[in-house]
Amino acid sequence: MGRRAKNKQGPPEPLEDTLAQAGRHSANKLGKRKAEDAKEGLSKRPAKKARENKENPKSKTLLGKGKVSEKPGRAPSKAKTKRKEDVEEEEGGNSEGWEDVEGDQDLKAHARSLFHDSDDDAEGGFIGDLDDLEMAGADADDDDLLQGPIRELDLDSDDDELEIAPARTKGKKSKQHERPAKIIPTASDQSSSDEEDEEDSPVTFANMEARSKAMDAKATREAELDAKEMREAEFAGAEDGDFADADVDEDMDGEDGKGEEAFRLPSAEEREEEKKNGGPDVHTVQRRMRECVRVLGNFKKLAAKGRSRSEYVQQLISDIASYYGYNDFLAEKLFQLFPVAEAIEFFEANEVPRPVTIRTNTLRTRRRDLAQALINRGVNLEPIGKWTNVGLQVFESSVPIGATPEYLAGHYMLQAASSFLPVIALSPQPNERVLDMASAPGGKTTHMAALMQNTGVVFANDANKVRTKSLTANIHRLGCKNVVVCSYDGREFPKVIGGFDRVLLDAPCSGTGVISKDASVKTNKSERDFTLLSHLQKQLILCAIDSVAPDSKTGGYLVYSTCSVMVEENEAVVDYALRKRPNVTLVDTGLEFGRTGYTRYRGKVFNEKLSLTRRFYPHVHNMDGFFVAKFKVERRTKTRPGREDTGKGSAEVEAGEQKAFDSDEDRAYMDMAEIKRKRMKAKGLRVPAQLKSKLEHAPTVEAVA
Ligand SMILES: C[S@@+](CC[C@H](N)C(=O)[O-])C[C@H]1O[C@@H](n2cnc3c(N)ncnc32)[C@H](O)[C@@H]1O
Repeated sequence: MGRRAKNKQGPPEPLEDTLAQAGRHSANKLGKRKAEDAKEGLSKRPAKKARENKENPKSKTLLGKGKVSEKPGRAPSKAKTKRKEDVEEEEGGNSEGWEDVEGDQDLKAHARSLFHDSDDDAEGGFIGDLDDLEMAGADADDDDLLQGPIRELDLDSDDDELEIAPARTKGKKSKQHERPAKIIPTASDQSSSDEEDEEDSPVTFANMEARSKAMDAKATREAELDAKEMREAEFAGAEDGDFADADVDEDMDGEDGKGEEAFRLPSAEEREEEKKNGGPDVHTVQRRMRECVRVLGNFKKLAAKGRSRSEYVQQLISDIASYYGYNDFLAEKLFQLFPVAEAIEFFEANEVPRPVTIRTNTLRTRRRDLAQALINRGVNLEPIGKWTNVGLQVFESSVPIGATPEYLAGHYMLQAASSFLPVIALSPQPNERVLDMASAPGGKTTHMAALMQNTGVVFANDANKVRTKSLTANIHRLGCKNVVVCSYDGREFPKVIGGFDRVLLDAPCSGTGVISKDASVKTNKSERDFTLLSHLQKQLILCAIDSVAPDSKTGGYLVYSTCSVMVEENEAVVDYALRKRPNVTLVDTGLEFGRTGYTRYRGKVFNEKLSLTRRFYPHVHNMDGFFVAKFKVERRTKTRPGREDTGKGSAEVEAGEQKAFDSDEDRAYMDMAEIKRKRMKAKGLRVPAQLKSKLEHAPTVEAVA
């Protein structure tokens, strides 16, 4: 089903409606795909899988009709733990990606287990610290946030750059030897009848580009095929509803269902009892999830008499939380973002590592030269896709990709594909003055420096001084000569310095887009974290806007990005900025793919221009969850006296007049004294007694990226 959901984001609906919508999808088909995943050990291009599934209708899966056996549970978490240990962190960056090279068995076990039954009890969920948070007046509601400034945030965050020395691979089979999915199939301009034959031939430098295009084209065709199948299936379902009935019969009567009792949703009491007894076994959870998805897909017809939709939803969320190891709060929050069956795809995608990608540093080399050099060292790679001319996706390597001579010489950056996107959107030009407001460890800074061909100046700022060390190291390694590193709280801009042609705010965030890299997010985020982060992001975005020179001859742009999929950290922040700064407008990001941002979400209505923002998802684009918005900043103008900010997006303003900002509301976000107090504390300076009481109640939030 995930493929069907691709490119098809409707406005999110209330949960009930969402579930009704899911009814149009076939749960068992989703399951079949999973079975194939499991069989193959690693994700392949999704569109291809759809075909394989068709050819192998007997696949056995959790969400499909399927007897499940083999190793169950959460092998994924095991695999991840092992990988984390295996890789070495370099220059303060995060370990990621090349951990795949080892632990082949773990990953295969994980893939097998995703939708297969087992009697092996699951490994426990991830353990993470719940931050001790306190913020006077903090509430999920936007307006309540304005009651007071955020007190204190732990500014440490993980990186989306993959600054690692990959696992030693010699003599070991890479987990990636089963070629992972290409990133975002976007091209549709190439078609070759013999491409199937060519697919098995080795990738060489000579055929690399052509192969990549052919794969993109093929994936697009397959996605179209899937979409067609989906439409047909929906049509068939709408016609007589037999689709779902057939599943029921097969489930209960077919060979897969032999010996299984008919499914019955437990009552609230039974669930309580189950919890008391240590929770259900994995087999039960798997089966229940499969059944709940199926019933919610055609509720009217399949629901047991007297049972409500919300009972099924609650059961499903609770099972998702236990099966994938999330806390209930986050499981529900993420679940709400998607139609039911697609939500499962999202959770599944978080269990699989994203492709390893590198960015060519054009200050030192050209992509073709780099590719050739790495191919000569036994690295199997391809260009990422049409949308970037500097990215390479690494499929397999017999050498550690974070320690090759080319790496050490700064010819490339190990960098997640998603983190190319904000820089592409910002598009800094030679000779400009650019601010990277939250820049460590510098993946995007160094990318910008390269696009500017080492001219002009990039101010690379990060509030976390420790992290600026890895930033500086990367700047040196990659030969960037136009970068100034500084360490201020972003909220001190533009007082520190302003008037930039372009500003990038790659904001500290919850990291809900990078759960496959950092599983601790599954359990260490609470409602309050999102409130606090959203609050900080709102403060930062106003400062970022005010740091842009509206009169810039070449620019006047701000890009806001996060590696979070949460609406509070994305659309809500952008909408807030539009309301508070009527001199800014959203413009097209220039990115060729990505789903459009929400203009409505669970009762909230955002500025309709939010449709210009872009969302990226692991299960759709095979890259980290990411959000990108681009603003054009104009000169400030003033509303006529008496004209009110409507609160519905940018207020109407009259050219030539100075806009009076809503200073009361801004004050809460822009309390510089408070920011200074926090800085003093962070630097270990003595805070005057009268300020202490405030700080003692300061909350902390762990922000990752
Ligand atoms: C998403 S990461 C940045 C990744 C970086 N842009 C890159 O591409 O390598 C977010 C960064 O924001 C920093 N940060 C957190 N709070 C900040 C603040 N108030 N002002 C400036 N930087 C902050 C964190 O230290 C972290 O390095």
